Amino acid sequence: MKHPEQDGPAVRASDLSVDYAAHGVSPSNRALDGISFELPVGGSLGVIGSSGSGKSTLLRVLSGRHLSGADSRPFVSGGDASTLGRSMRKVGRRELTKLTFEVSLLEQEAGAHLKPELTVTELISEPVLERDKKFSERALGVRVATLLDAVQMPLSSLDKYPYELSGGQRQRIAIARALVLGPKVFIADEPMAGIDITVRHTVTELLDGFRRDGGTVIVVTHDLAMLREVTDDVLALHQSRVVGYGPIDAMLADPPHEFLAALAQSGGTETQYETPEAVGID
Ligand SMILES: Nc1ncnc2c1ncn2[C@@H]1O[C@H](COP(=O)(O)OP(=O)(O)OP(=O)(O)O)[C@@H](O)[C@H]1O
Repeated sequence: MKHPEQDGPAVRASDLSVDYAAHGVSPSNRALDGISFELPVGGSLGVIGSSGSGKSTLLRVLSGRHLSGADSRPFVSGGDASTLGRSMRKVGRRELTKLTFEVSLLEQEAGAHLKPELTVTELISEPVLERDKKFSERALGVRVATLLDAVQMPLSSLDKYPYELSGGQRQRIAIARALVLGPKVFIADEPMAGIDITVRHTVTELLDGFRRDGGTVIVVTHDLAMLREVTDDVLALHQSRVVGYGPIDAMLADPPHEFLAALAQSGGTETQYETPEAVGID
């Protein structure tokens, strides 16, 4: 699963600082300040932190998405980060395209942002057809059905539209879509958001299988159970800086920062339930 040019860790940040440029009346803003960590191929890193601590910005930079997309993009202002051996400071256009296939980003509330005019089949197939219009219909059908099964959605949901699904079901479709290209690195912002306690094991099992196949995972989550189940190390951010790095239980047993002490006391966030307006699929 290694990139041919890559021999080191799957993801590395070395004294990484990231800023947002001044925009209109808004002054420039440092979102990440001196972040360092290493994540080996096949490893899993959790990222936690209070609101505005820089979690989403970190995911954007590590996935290379800061180099494309809308305005108001963050930029690397100090140090560097590399994913699959490519520097996030100076990756070229062609390499960036490859990277977007190899590094999948599940954005915050991805399930809520599915295109409403596409069916479940179309939503999961779209990234494959965007990459290769001539991809075998039969092979794609098998891939979509396999992923649907992996997120415990019945085949009867293939022709449904997002509005016919519950919030948690939409989130599971977003996860299936994020994995359809067979990425090497899966980066996810609150993947469990809205997912019912009775099906959350499908997500953890999917991530376990992904890692067994050599995939590398980075996940932002407030969910302590998920951190325990799927991560090796956790990076704790506070006000743009790292305030803790290591296995979650070791950090909570002896919190190196008041943010972590508060998390240890609260026991993490509560488990969420899929919305009650679920349209009888589970
Ligand atoms: N588009 C943007 N333009 C300017 N500043 C931004 C932009 N997006 C985020 N920031 C700033 O960067 C810092 C980090 O924000 P970020 O969204 O990465 O934090 P977060 O930890 O993901 O927060 P949350 O948990 O609320 O999603 C904050 O100070 C935020 O205001």
